[in-house]
Amino acid sequence: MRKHIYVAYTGGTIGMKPSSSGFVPAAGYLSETLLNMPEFHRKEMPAFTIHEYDHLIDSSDMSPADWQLIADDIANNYAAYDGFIILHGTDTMAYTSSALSFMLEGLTKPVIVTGSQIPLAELRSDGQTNLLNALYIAANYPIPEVTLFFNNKLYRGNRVRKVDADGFDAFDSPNFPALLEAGINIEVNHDVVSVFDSVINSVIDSDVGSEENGKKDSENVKQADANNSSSSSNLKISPVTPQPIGLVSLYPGISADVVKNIIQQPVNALILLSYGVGNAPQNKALLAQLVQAQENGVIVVNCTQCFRGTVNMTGYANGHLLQNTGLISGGDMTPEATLAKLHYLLSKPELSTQERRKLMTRNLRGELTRR
Ligand SMILES: NC(=O)C[C@H](N)C(=O)O
Repeated sequence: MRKHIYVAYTGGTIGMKPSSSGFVPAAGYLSETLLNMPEFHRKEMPAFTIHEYDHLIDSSDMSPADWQLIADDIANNYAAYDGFIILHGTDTMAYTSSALSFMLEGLTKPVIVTGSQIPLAELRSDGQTNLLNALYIAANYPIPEVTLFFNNKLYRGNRVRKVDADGFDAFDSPNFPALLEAGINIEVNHDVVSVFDSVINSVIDSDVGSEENGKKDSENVKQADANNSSSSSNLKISPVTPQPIGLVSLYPGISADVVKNIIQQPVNALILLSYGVGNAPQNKALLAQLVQAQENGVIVVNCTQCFRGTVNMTGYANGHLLQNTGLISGGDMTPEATLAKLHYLLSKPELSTQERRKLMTRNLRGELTRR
């Protein structure tokens, strides 16, 4: 039977129109453009239904309320469609794909986020290839997790970063291989396509505080795989609410006062973008601020400001000093995934700070493979 894919258009360049102040999203424009593109209606293509959101936005206007809107929209239409495509602006696409990966638990159908750098209706648009391939892949190579398709590659949604402001190869997944490449042949990377659904529930219910975390995580993944082989829907949505999270990138000469100001109430978490494998200056006042923040209940996560690689605070004396403040290693998580994961965990009122800290170091959705 012909598959039927649900396409949610949230805004972003792909459906934008030129205006006197630059490109803007325009209601009805994307659907109208697609109607006049015969390749989307060929018999090899799946059927699709487009739902344009009432308020189309440039993705720089995205907020956690919009992540929630998208997650709820998927949940409300989950039973009726074979897969989901979220058309989204590229600027904050990596944040949304990360957030959705945590919010949607127990996926058995693909959710692909995509968009373009040039509007679909313009000459030389990359929107046509991105959307056409995303539809085709959702129907024929359904990988049941939140992914991002761009420039012929399908990535895990919580491993991506926008890496080019104006090139077509706008996304990369620095610490995890692409799940699929669409060349002359469509090649699925079976070695890395695995499913992490349902893991979080088991982790939260039974695993916080356990010393046998590694073993239990792998049991949970096996359980998730078993769940996944059945077509029954186990989809659960975890709501997220906006969270005051500080994000600071270290730079030579940064003063303790800068950090102090960033961690003032009501900030409940801080992502520290440190140097290299997780190093910071031996600045006593700065380190004391980090200790103080954590005593005040702020969750501090150390991510590297390098594009690629893993935080390892045992490599250098300077990293050790940072580790001694009690902060958490972000391992190989991207800052986008770290921010989304913090939103997800901080939005669960049943968790204590200690449990949230612990879960930050666990691989919940394939977002963290080296720590
Ligand atoms: N290429 C794009 O989609 C950029 C646009 N500003 C957006 O993120 O909505």
